[in-house]
Amino acid sequence: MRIGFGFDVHEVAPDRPLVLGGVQIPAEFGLLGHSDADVVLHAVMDAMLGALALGDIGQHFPNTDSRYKDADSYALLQRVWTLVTSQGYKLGNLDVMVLAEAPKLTPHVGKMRERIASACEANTGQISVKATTMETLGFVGRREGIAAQAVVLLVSNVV
Ligand SMILES: Nc1ccn([C@@H]2O[C@H](COP(=O)(O)O)[C@@H](O)[C@H]2O)c(=O)n1
Ligand SMILES: C[C@@]1(CO)OP(=O)(O)OP(=O)(O)OC[C@H]1O
Repeated sequence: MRIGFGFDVHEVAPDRPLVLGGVQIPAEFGLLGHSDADVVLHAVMDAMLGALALGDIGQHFPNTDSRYKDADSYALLQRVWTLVTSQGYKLGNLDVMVLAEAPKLTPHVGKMRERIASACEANTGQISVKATTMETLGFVGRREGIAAQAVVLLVSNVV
């Protein structure tokens, strides 16, 4: 078994879509990034890469590479998952915490879990997505950014 941890932050910006966990969320703002800035999937990918000591997403998908301009992070997660399975691992479980003052994310959590489960050949019972505000404190509390943390357990296919 291998455990991994991921963390990411993106700045809030008007006139950008808000994509979290592979789901487009209705909101009056989105997140700035070279890619679609899906902070949830970025934390998830870093947790998976970390679990197998395979570097981080910036090494796999550099933000200086025009191929990743406005990239769909869900497609990047599919590529990371291919890498994980090629190393002989499957998902044990994944737990994500999203730090966002707004919008209310609970109504969208089910869809995020389904999307992530689908990318990782898992069922939704293996995927947890939770949200918290920062009670108006700090950059998240001031609605300047959204952050996400993820922890993943990968299980070897070899018995
Ligand atoms: N963006 C968010 C943040 C929180 N929630 C839900 O509200 C609950 C209370 O949040 P606190 O920060 O006051 O602890 C939290 O447990 C989530 O269920 C949310 O949906 N979207
Ligand atoms: C996936 C990438 C690709 O540019 O997305 P970005 O939007 O730049 O996001 P960040 O989390 O700063 O770095 C990861 C990058 O590899």
